Amino acid sequence: TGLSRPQRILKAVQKNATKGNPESVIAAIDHYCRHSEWAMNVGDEKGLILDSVVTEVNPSTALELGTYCGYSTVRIARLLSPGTKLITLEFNPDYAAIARQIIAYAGLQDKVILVEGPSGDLIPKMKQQHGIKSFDFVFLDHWKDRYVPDTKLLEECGLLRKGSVLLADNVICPGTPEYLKYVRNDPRYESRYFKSNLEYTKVEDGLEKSVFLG
Ligand SMILES: Cc1cc(C(=O)N2CCN(C)CC2)sc1-c1cc(O)c2nc[nH]c(=O)c2c1
Ligand SMILES: [Mg+2]
Repeated sequence: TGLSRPQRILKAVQKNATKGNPESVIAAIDHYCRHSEWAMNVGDEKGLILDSVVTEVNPSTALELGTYCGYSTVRIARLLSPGTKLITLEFNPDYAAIARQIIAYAGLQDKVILVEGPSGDLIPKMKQQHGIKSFDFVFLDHWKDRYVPDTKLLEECGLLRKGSVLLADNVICPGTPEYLKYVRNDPRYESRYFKSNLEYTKVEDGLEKSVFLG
């Protein structure tokens, strides 16, 4: 039945972006998803907020939950200092296969470790598999019902330290009410909401930035 949506996004990148140029890969995906077909990338508007938080944190270790086609992976990895790695977890193998190609097209494969599998199983392996002591930055963008359990798992595995920054997508649309309650009511977190719009639409959505106080 023809190409999948992620395959069509990859084709748009190969057609319209310049190899090794992350900005052109980001622009090609945004143009395609705004003018041809919507897709669940964090997008250009929320992407600017993501960029500003990543730049502010300047993480030595970063984790992304939910890769999809690798759009936010490219946004984050292009801003990392040399020698810094972004670990991104993706449950869906078809998404992971497209993401690998888009990340490579942007020339960022040496800064990204893409791991396929359920986040709940992979998070407890981070220390032993990737020599991670703790994460300076975590981008939550996978499945709304996993935001709270995976945050608790990161705490329990000792993967958060004083000052670790969690940034969560889609806290309004599709919405993560349980997660907002969790980080806003727990005194160990200092939370702030960045109001924006659902990617490529006028529907409200936003990002919640939560600093772990330890
Ligand atoms: C799949 C989907 C549909 C949405 C919506 O309201 N729609 C109405 C408006 N039309 C245009 C699009 C569709 S929002 C959304 C979505 C958006 C993300 O950023 C996501 N990020 C991570 N994981 C997700 O499952 C995820 C889902
Ligand atoms: Mg999202």
